[in-house]
Amino acid sequence: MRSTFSTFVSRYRRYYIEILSLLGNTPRLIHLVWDAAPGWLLLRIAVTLGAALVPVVQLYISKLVVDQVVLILASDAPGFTPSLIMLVGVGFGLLLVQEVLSQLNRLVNRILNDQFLLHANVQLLQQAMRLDLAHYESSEFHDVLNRAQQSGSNYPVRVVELLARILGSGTRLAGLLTLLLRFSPSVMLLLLLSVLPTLWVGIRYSQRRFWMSRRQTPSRRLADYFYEVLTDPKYVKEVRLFNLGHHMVEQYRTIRQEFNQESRRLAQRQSLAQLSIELLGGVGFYGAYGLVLWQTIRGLVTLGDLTLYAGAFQQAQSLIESLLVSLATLYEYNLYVSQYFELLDIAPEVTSPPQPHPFPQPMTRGLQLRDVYFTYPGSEQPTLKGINLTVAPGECIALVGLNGSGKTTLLKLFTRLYDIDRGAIEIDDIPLQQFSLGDLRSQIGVLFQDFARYALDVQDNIGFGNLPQRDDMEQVTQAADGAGAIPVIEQLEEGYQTILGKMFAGGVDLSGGQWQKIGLARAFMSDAQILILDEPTAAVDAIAEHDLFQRFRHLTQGKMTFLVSHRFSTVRMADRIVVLEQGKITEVGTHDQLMAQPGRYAEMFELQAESYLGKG
Ligand SMILES: Nc1ncnc2c1ncn2[C@@H]1O[C@H](COP(=O)(O)OP(=O)(O)OP(=O)(O)O)[C@@H](O)[C@H]1O
Repeated sequence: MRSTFSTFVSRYRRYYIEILSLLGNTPRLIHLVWDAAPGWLLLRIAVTLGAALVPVVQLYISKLVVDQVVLILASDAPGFTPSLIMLVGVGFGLLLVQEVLSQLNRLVNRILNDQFLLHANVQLLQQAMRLDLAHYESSEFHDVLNRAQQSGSNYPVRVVELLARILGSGTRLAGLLTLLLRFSPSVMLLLLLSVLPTLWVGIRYSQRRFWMSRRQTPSRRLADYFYEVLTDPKYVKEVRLFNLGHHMVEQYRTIRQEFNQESRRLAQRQSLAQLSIELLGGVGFYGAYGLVLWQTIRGLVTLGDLTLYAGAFQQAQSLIESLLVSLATLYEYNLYVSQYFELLDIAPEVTSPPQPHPFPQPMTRGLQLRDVYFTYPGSEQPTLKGINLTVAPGECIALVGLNGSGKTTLLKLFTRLYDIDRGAIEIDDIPLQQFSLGDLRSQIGVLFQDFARYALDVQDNIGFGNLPQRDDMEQVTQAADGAGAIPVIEQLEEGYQTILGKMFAGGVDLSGGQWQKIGLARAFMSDAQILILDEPTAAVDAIAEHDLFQRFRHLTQGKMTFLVSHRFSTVRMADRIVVLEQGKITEVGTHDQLMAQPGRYAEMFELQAESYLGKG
């Protein structure tokens, strides 16, 4: 018995704490609304309070009217009295005020919601921007992001609307209860008790719905993924050629059908529970009503009072009920809003120091890597193991190695897309972590293997490499020229203003090699001291590669350049070649030095040369 009791207590204590902690998001949310539109928030509160009090005053006026009519009927010469006319006039005035307030409420609500939604979404985007690359590579983070996107897009606004409704109903209820208190506190208690179960059922089912939706996140993301594959132009060709459409639609349908069934079962159970408590509420209301009727018949209250109390009971009962439903819904929405804050609360690990060191202009000693170790989050084994390397300013280094040997990973560390586990990466003897991220990254021009293809115009696609200079057409053209992209741009009807990709109206798609030239131009756009080119010529034709090769020295002059390539014709352009094998540097030297020794480089070079020449 004792243990049953303590289980009961601990269970409900848990709910109580949960409710409190989740309603705890409400002040934070109000703070967010205040940040978004303080003036509109204040106006919304004022209008809500005004609109809530008018019906209470109206009810009281109708009581006065009835009492006046009873008096007039009892008089010798029944007719309109000035006080009756005045009361009717006030009633009419209140009606007008109510109309104005209700329209104003709608207007202010819309404006406040729009402003707040924008603010909440911008907060979410800014947070998404601050987070580390590592976050984007974890599926747990994508679950959080997906839930935050779903919750963040409308739940914060819904909570604010609900709070306004609760404020309005609460104020109106307080007014009505003040009127009712004059009658009988025990009737009020009866009223309250009859509606309390509504809150209990509401909260119970809110919780169930929320946990159901949260549990469904991974499957929902999978269903969304099938949806995306079936509708995204990137996949259209393969989906048709491999005949994947039917299979994927079925997968999508199965997942969503399971969701629907779960949701239906829950809704059925809630309806049954709701029906029972509605009946209980009805009993409470008619009990209170009967009590007032009995008192009126006994002459204890006036006919006006009967009108007042009957109206006040009815209004109070439905208000309490809707207030409790609103509270339960507030709890549910708060659960969703907590998912929005869950994303906002993730702290990035790769951050700028509080007092950053200015980046050396120009670098004098260059880049040093000392015994660098790096392990990808979630991996057991380090990808880079004890890397030591010194690179002088203006030097061009080619990184070569088999697939997966760690070349791209090393480049990601220079830009602090990840932080190292052990060792140090320094520029002029200053650790990378001591520069501000913005300063460091503005000093590095990059072209990654999987470079972005923005569905925007050519000017943006190149200018994004140096945003402040985006409108400097001379610099944009120079960068395009460096990358050999001028002929590509000249054949486009709108030149630099041509939208690339097929996502927007008038967009023109480019070939893989043409896109790569645009990406390369973006890397050349920056006046950074370090240039990182990961497979810059993988997709370009032999003539374009040769052309780039001719101008490469000039283009990278004075810049510390890192070049990753599997094409040895490109690799040869470097001052020094670094060979990586399974996360370790195994050879370093010029092309001639490495060819003179029987190592991995000479082996790979000869294999490629033989295959070109058709030997072997
Ligand atoms: N985001 C990641 N999370 C976990 N492991 C990763 C991640 N990216 C790469 N790896 C692993 O790190 C190793 C090195 O990858 P990296 O991309 O640096 O190789 P690479 O030398 O550039 O290869 P390639 O020549 O194919 O481009 C690989 O084993 C790869 O599986």
